[in-house]
Amino acid sequence: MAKRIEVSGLNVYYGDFKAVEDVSMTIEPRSVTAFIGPSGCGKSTYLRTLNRMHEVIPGARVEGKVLLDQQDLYATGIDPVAVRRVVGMVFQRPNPFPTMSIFDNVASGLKLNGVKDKKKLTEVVERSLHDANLWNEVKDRLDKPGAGLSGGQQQRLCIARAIAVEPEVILMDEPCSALDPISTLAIEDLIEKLKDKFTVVIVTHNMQQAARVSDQTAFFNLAATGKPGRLIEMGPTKQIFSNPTEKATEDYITGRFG
Ligand SMILES: Nc1ncnc2c1ncn2[C@@H]1O[C@H](COP(=O)(O)OP(=O)(O)OP(=O)(O)O)[C@@H](O)[C@H]1O
Repeated sequence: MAKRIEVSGLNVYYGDFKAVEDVSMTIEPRSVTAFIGPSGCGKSTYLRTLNRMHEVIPGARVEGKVLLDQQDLYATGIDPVAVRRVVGMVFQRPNPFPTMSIFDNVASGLKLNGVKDKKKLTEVVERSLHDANLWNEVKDRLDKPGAGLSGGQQQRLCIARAIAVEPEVILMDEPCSALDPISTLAIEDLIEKLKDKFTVVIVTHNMQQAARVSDQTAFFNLAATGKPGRLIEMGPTKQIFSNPTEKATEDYITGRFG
């Protein structure tokens, strides 16, 4: 489990509009990588290309390469659904299946994959809820709807659902932006734990969060509105926050713009 992602020369387009230009980077397994940068610089767009999720947007397309442990995710014959099983995603707003029970929310991916054995499902649901730091809060109400949980609990439920199918990589697009500070800290603790097993990539607007949870930070920027976003620099989080190479990075992290 946990794989290395190697991206080279990636451009992303929405129709004729080039949203992201010439990104190359390596994301190490069992680490947390944060993407930071001002609004509109293409962080979410780029993140979605790491599991081909952009393909659900009409007109969105990429050029370049994304390798997952040497396997080209865009090679002919690769099924995007299979890619998303290996590279899972957690979204900004918690999106549990609202009427489905807590148990079934976590089991949904396995059931889709054809697992019917109740004992196996119970095992995986319990383990995933433990790993998502949610077990103690829900163990007595697994048959109740997912929508009955707090926002922070719902987000941890979505993380449990994502890890139940044992992905290699977990992409998180601003996973705490809809949460209160206590729930945010719970998710941050969880992210720290997830990197024991998974490669984790998180988009965040919260500088402190990037500094707290990530090992590597990638700063994106765009020259002007309507221009494509670019990767400005990437490095160990401590270095990016204390001694960035580029002036634009320093200006952004010190709050001079963005
Ligand atoms: N579905 C879409 N169709 C067309 N253009 C899009 C679409 N989604 C994003 N864009 C454009 O692509 C560019 C990058 O957007 P994106 O959402 O990736 O930036 P971001 O850095 O994640 O921004 P934010 O921090 O505000 O979420 C923007 O110019 C945006 O308007």
